[in-house]
Amino acid sequence: MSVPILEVVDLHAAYGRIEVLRGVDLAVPKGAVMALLGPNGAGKSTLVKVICGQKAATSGDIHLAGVHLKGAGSDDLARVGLCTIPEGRSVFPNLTVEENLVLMSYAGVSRGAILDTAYSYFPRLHERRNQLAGTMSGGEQQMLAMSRALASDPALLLLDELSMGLAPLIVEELYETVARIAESGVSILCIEQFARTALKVSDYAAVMSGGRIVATGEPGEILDTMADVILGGAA
Ligand SMILES: Nc1ncnc2c1ncn2[C@@H]1O[C@H](COP(=O)(O)OP(=O)(O)OP(=O)(O)O)[C@@H](O)[C@H]1O
Repeated sequence: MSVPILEVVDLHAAYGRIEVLRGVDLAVPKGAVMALLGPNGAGKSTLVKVICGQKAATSGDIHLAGVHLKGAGSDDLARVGLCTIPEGRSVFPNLTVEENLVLMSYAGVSRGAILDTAYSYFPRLHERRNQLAGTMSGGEQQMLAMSRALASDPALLLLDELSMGLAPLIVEELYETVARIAESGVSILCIEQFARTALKVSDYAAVMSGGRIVATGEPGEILDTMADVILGGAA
């Protein structure tokens, strides 16, 4: 593996007295797509929340491009290039597609550059640029959420259940775009219940179970050795 963009070391976190992250060690190589897989309740979403500063860790360390992140505020995280699309997406339903996008120009990137990037990855957003975001399909809203995230020119994109509530065909299409985004140099960590779909576009996979990373490796290797753990639900 090349130099990690994200490094998580012996991370612990709890809800009340129940420890949910029990010593997570994870390295996401720079420029790679890594799938984070594992059964329900393994702690995947909690790990993302701690990385994004939405939940405090009890102990351990997180580094992004060598910068210590633990306890950093959302502005600090954006400055070092961490961007997340939370489970459930995040678009303004009463604004049009284009208004949702240009709102991101506060991040210092020009309005034109934001629109060019969004429409080149997702031509459908261009066709629907004047439509209210709340009236678009789930897949189109996910495209918009991804475009909004790309507007901040992230070093690492965290995707939590991109496929939530979407039909398999649109999920395939979104993951093809994830692969193209990665080719542009953005590192990506994606949590996904459709393990096979995520593995198709991933360079590496990590498997989480019981609050720990129990395996990491290349997709084929993980499918061969961890199928019972990662294909327990949807495939
Ligand atoms: N706000 C909360 N309060 C108490 N317990 C929680 C809370 N959020 C999550 N948990 C518990 O923490 C454990 C890990 O949950 P988490 O959502 O991180 O797992 P996950 O691997 O993302 O699962 P899923 O794939 O089902 O989303 C579970 O046992 C869950 O019930």
